[in-house]
Amino acid sequence: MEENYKVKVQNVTKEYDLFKTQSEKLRSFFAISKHQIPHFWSLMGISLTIQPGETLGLIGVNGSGKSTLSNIISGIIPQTTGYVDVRGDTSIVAIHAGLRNNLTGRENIRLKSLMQGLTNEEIDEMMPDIIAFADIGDFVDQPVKSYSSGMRSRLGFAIAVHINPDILIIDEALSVGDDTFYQKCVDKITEFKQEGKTIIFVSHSLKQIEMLCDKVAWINYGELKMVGETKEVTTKYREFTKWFKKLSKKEKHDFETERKNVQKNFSIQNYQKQVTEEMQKAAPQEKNVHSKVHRLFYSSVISEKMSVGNQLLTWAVLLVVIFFCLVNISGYSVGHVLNDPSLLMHPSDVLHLPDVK
Ligand SMILES: Nc1ncnc2c1ncn2[C@@H]1O[C@H](COP(=O)(O)OP(=O)(O)OP(=O)(O)O)[C@@H](O)[C@H]1O
Repeated sequence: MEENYKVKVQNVTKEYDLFKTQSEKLRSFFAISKHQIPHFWSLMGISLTIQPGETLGLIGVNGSGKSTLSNIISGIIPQTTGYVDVRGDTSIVAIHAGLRNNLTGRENIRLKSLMQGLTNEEIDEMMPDIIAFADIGDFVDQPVKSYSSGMRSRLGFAIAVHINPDILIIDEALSVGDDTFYQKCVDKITEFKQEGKTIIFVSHSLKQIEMLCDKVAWINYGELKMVGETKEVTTKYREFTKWFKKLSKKEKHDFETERKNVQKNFSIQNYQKQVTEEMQKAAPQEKNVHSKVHRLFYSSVISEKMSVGNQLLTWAVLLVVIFFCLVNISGYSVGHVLNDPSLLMHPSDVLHLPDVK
């Protein structure tokens, strides 16, 4: 029987390369070995499912990976490994994502709606409602780069709720608006909940989380610390933040450094081995566990890095292009140069064409 879920993430990881300069980034693109580049694992194996009609809260301290996870679910960024299945359209409202800075508010509304599959007629019909909900006045015809963070959030939220997605993802977008707009958003979220929509709600405000969420996932420095009933998880999280606040400045710093080091030194090979062992232990009769885990880790992943084969192909194409450029500059024909490559070192003043008999 098919599992009934709206979102499923399994063993999801996300690795970032920590380049110091743009040239380092460019060099790494062609490099065969990437051992010298420092890495950071923003997510170290997250697994959770979200049921249809459920509102899941994501909590965790700054930099724990909440936005990374919500961006992966909404398809903005790919995971490094793991399985992600999202059944339905997503729409994300985040302070720093989703809006094009150089376009006006009105143009952003059209672009986002078109990307969501709406027709121009549908957008024309919806436009006044979105503008009224966002309540940003004449700014709607100004480029978004001139907006305050509150205005961006209002516009982002207005677009996201009006395009009527199956899954609404709200990443800290309520924290920057004023009280009136906040209430309007809460009403809209409540309406969405009543309609049975699925919502992912990222927030530092436990009050908001407790008011809106059925279930909460606590992400702690790239790991899923706990997932379950809202009250149970927020109580544990409060205990943690209370404990953390009591630490001295040095203890806080040491704690954070230790956690970040774990994220820097995370080994995907060891993690894969661990998952394989756990699966074997849970189902000893299961065959081909290694290849099952390998498929689980890599089959739905779009690689952001060039494979060795592609790198070799790129180099080959580059060398051929350079060769033809040099032949062109030398003034000899390809045939002449192939017969005597030293001609490339002695460019001719006149053009030498191949002998035509
Ligand atoms: N493009 C990137 N390159 C390198 N590291 C990144 C990148 N994006 C995020 N990170 C790192 O990944 C970690 C998780 O970031 P993320 O924004 O997901 O955390 P968060 O829980 O949403 O934080 P906050 O509560 O502050 O919004 C952080 O340590 C962050 O520095």
